[in-house]
Amino acid sequence: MRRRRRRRGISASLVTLPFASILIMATLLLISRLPTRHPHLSLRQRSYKLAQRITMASSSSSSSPPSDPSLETVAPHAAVTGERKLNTDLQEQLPKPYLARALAAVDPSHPQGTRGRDARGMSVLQQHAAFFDRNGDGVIHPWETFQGLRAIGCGYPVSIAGAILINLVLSYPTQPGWIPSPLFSIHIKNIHKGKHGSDSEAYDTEGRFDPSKFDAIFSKYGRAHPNALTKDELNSMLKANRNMYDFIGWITSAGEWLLLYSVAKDKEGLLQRETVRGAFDGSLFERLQDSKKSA
Ligand code: HEM
Ligand SMILES: [Ca+2]
Repeated sequence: MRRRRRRRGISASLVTLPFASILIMATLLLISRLPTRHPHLSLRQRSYKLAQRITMASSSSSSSPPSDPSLETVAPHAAVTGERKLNTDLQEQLPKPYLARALAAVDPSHPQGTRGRDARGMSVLQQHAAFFDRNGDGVIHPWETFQGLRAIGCGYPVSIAGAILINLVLSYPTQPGWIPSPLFSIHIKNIHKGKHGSDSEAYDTEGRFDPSKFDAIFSKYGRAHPNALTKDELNSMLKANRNMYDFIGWITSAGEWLLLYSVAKDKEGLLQRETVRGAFDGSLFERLQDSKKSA
């Protein structure tokens, strides 16, 4: 009796085993044959891509909440997360939006950064500052800051005050050693050491450009227009970005953004996304200088 049952068990497993292995092999074959834009990827990478696509599809519609709560960007008990929105589809508009770019200020309309721009090996933050290095020696003296501010359309009072304040604040942190510069020079090589708090965080600590932080400026504060800030929206961003007791950061950020607004707002009083992107990589300064020259 027992022997017969054992024999039946063996014959059952003899039938199911090949069937199960055929099923596993067929599944693996199916996954490996799935249409993919990445034929060079291994089976494991393709399965990951498939899983990623499924996750993306479930979270792609910004109007409906994601089915996976771990992808939620709004916490019901944190009203501020509902007021300041994030773009949940950025990865579909720009490749690798989480990757801070060293050389180019990228966004969905400029996935390669400013067209025709030669970064000359400089970080995006170095490019921003380099416009003011009028003789190209890697160091910005106060009179160069003054000339740069004049070139982008600032009047005498703003250019004099700007040159004094910018060089006063940024000179010491960017010096190559501990001895202060008697001429208040700013060293572009070390400009990342001039970063302050209470900012947009679109420059990372090393002076790269973080596309997701840049996008958040407009998704959070561009209420009236998706790709521009009104003066009120700019002010609410400055207030919202304030870190606790970071008075230097508050003042510096306000100075940077209000100066940008005053020199580059459009006819409707809006600060356009493209203007801000140009300020980050410094291409805006060149454009302003050229238009001022031709005028
Ligand atoms: C010598 C001239 C300048 C130097 C050395 C300089 C340097 C810097 C540095 C180090 C930062 C990084 C701040 C941070 O992320 O913590 C920065 C950001 C910025 N700068 Fe300048 N800057 C100069 C001129 C200007 C001018 C003329 C404008 C406006 C017209 C401007 C507008 C901005 C803006 C909007 C930011 C972004 C701040 C943020 O992310 O919230 N800068 N600049
Ligand atoms: Ca110089």
